[in-house]
Amino acid sequence: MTVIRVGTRASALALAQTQTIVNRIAASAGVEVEIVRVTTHGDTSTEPLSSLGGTGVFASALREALLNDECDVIVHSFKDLPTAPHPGLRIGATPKRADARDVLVARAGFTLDTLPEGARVGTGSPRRVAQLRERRPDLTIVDIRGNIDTRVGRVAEGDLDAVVLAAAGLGRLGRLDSLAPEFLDLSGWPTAPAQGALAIEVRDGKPDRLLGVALATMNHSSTEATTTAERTVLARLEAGCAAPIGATAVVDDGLLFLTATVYSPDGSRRITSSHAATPDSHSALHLTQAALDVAERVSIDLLAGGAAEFAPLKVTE
Ligand SMILES: NCc1[nH]cc(CCC(=O)O)c1CC(=O)O
Repeated sequence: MTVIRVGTRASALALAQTQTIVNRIAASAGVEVEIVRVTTHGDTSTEPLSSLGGTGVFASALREALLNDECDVIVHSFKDLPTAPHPGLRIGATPKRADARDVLVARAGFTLDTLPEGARVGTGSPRRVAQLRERRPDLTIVDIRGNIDTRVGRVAEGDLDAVVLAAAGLGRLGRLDSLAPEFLDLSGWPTAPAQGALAIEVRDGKPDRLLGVALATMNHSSTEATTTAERTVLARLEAGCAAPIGATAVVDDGLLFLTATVYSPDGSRRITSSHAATPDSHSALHLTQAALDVAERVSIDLLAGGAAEFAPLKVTE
């Protein structure tokens, strides 16, 4: 029996998403799966996200465990993963993405449009702050941290009127049905690059044969292409995961379509660019090439339109 050790953060969300991956690996013939819990600074700190050193606060402890051979694969929320490749590691698989949308969880069935004037809305994400300010300049935005239960709890307790969260996170915790939130359409409310997707990271080099088979089976080529397109814009703009950027790529009927928006922090300015490419075929290689092409064209537009002048794009890692 080959034992595959899966490293994960210990939060409820991380454990839920790791479990879906564990189940898929365990379905492969001849392998046994073990879960290795790793505690990260991002989990234990209550400081604002921006003061923790930008991107990678969640990823680095996991990566250390992988490099130290304490586990064989690690599972990341893809949107929390810095775009710079990590020496000695590579992304071994990108499974099929869940819902990429944000949702508004509000008290008393309010929606973004019907929230009372001056209502208190919680988020810790600069992108969501900019989007909220653009759409509803009258709202009082409250900087919040903490896991999904904590954030939703602040609405239930009456401390906040609403919070904005990723649909995928609530979905993985089985909370979408009971909360019945408002889904914010991607066309008007683009979300973080790779939101809703997971990335399976492995050590560089040839994996164990059975691990290789499991990774290949799990990979979803459209998700690989769309997340590559979205994250390439982030990399090209030298932006971190906390930058006010929304990006949405889809593969539809053989066409790869990417749109990205950069916001000023106060929501008063924005620039959007969209491009599409037709991959020569459905092969993963052509899809990836198309993803890089559209990302390049979108990035050039955004920079030419002055995105770097009105948005804080250089976030150090
Ligand atoms: N920023 C934290 C984070 N990282 C990943 C998710 C869950 C959604 C996903 O996997 O994309 C969340 C919660 C949220 O943004 O509400």
